[in-house]
Amino acid sequence: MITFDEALALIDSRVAPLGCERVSMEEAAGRTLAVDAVAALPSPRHTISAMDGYAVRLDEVEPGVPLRVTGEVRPGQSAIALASGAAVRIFTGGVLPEGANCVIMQEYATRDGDSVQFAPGFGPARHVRQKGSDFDRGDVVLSRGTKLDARSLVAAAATDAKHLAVYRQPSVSVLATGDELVASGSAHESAYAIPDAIGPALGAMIQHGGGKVVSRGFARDDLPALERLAGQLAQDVDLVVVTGGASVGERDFAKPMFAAHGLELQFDRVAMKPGKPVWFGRVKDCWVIGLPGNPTSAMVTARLLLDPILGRLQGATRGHLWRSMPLASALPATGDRETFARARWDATGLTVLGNQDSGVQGGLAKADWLIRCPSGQSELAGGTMVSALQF
Ligand SMILES: Nc1nc2c(c(=O)[nH]1)N[C@H]1C(S)=C(S)[C@@H](COP(=O)(O)OP(=O)(O)OC[C@H]3O[C@@H](n4cnc5c(N)ncnc54)[C@H](O)[C@@H]3O)O[C@H]1N2
Ligand code: MOO
Repeated sequence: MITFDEALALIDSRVAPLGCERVSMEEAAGRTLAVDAVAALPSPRHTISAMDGYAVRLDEVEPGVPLRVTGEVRPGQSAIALASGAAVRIFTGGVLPEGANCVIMQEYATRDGDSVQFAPGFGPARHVRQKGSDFDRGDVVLSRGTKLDARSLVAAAATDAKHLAVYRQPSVSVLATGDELVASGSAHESAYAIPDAIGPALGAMIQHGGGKVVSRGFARDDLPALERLAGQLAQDVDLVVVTGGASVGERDFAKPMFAAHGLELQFDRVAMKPGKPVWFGRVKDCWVIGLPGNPTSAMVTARLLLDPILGRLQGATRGHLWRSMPLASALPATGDRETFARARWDATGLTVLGNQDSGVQGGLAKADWLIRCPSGQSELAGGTMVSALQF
């Protein structure tokens, strides 16, 4: 059995990015840049005003002494010049007139026809944004491997790019296995059925991770039927996520169903709690990850191992962002497996959830952080700093 770090290292070394494609700015959200985004324009494009007010030469301004207003400049209008002893009416984003070195906010101005005078106290800020002070033409504004979230899209669009080169989006199929599973909404119709609680959640997680869920369903523990399905899925998509049937029972068919198609296992079982039965393999050009059926185990292994697989397929260069955070409550001692405790964050720190069973479904909604606990760690008191990952 390998460690969690070894499993991550295997994913890093074996999963290569898919090809790339060009997409419009509208299609780019959630995708990962395959080529650096280089600015075609500086930002700001010109030296501009940061306020609505009057552009002046600072050494010509005396509080209470009027200046002549000789022009007006709004954003998008061409530059004008500032004559000596004059002021120019200017709006936020307007190009600073040549000769001006300061904008006085209109709250300090008293306008009377063509003249303006200023009340004391308008300085010392000059309210001017210099051309290129944010980035210059030719600067790399976003580097390859950046995931295009809303903030990065501001930077991407500000480069004046029409299209962006991004990695291809992985196509993913999600298959929940188990005779007991039915779609949520119909379990009450039979005495021993339970709702598939993992499939919809994985669909959401995969979408959030940049994948395209092309099929999602569940199947009974019938090996010949599962083998046929496995062959089809492995042909159709870049990644299959199969849940349940990962353990050692003779009706645990998640691996056997792919074995018939030449499954090459990359790892099988990881020394982690929850999630020990997780496995990862490849069938020809398709990656397959098998998550344990216990809902908490499935979601923890998805966050810790499926997310990095999706990231690697899309050329992500950044791994998990572990943060050092304080405990608000005691953290129980860890056994012989590295443990990822489910916890809730509030202003006082991380509170470890009372029910750490891997079958928990209801409590998952409260667990917004995972605390990384090395194997053999003794109990930690509240206030201790721990390493945690947003869940
Ligand atoms: N003898 C051993 N038994 C088990 C071991 C072991 O090492 N030796 N490992 C345990 C661990 S750890 C886990 S985790 C589970 C994983 O089992 P499977 O992946 O085979 O999962 P199933 O048996 O199919 O299901 C486990 C549990 O979860 C429920 N389930 C499954 N899928 C869903 C779903 N989509 N939505 C909601 N609930 C689901 C299922 O009904 C079972 O209750 O094995 C231990 N056993
Ligand atoms: O290790 Mo299993 O994933 O606890 O329930």
